[in-house]
Amino acid sequence: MPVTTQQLIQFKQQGRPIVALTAWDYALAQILDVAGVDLILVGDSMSVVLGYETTLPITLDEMLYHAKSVRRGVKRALVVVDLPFLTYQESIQQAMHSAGRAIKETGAQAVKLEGGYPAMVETIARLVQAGIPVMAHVGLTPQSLHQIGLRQQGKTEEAAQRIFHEAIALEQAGAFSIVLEHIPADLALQITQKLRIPTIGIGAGVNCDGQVLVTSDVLGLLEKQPPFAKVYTNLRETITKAVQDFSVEVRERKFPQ
Ligand SMILES: Nc1nc(=O)c2c([nH]1)NC[C@@H]1CN(c3ccc(C(=O)N[C@@H](CCC(=O)O)C(=O)O)cc3)CN21
Ligand SMILES: CC(C)C(=O)C(=O)O
Ligand SMILES: [Mg+2]
Repeated sequence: MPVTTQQLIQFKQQGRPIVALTAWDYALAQILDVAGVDLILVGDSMSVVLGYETTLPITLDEMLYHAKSVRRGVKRALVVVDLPFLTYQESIQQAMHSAGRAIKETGAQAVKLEGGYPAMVETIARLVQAGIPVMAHVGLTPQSLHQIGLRQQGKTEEAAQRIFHEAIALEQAGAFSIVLEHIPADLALQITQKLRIPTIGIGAGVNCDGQVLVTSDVLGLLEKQPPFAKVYTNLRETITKAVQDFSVEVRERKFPQ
């Protein structure tokens, strides 16, 4: 049975933590889905496996190309597509067009966009009215890199209050879930207790309703990770070893045999 946005809200009510990871192609998405991940995000963080230094350059067409590939690999998980930088901030019309393409062209069930009150509240309300489930994202919003850097957000009492009220406004706008990125754990807990919709944390402590990480960090595919990531396996080493073994066997004419 495919996971629905309603079911994620039920998971919160049942106290069952939500498992989320990112994916960028068919093979990876299929592995995550069969492993039982509840939500697969086609994150604009795939920028890093495409060799971009930030999430700013990736285009909607690039995101949709990868999202289609991910969608073909998924039977159970809810698939959410990140809307990339400047494909939704310009106007509600632009957001509707971009989110509509994400849903119509990829088969994903929902979109995610960054930002809070007041900029994204009306946008989210309009997308939801049009039948598009929206995941919100506050705290560290990497598309605002040149304004806020990559530092933890919500550290002062005033900043914490602002993020708290943004989260409430985004729930009222109709978001089905909200990502809390790189904020203090006690602030994430307060938001999680206040909201009916599930909070999905990344660098936001253990008390969110679920957790998400960037899968290239979990798998150790790249050389560096954010401070809040955990490297569960080092695929860089595993792949290097396999490639070296293959190279030796080719050069010694031991493969094929
Ligand atoms: N591989 C990867 N994983 C991610 O989680 C991720 C990305 N890429 N790219 C998009 C954003 C950027 N992220 C990041 C990246 C670095 C830091 C980091 O190093 N933060 C430091 C401060 C760095 C600074 O001030 O410049 C910290 O201590 O908080 C945090 C979040 C999270 N997201
Ligand atoms: C880290 C998650 C929340 C994200 O936005 C991404 O992977 O792009
Ligand atoms: Mg993102």
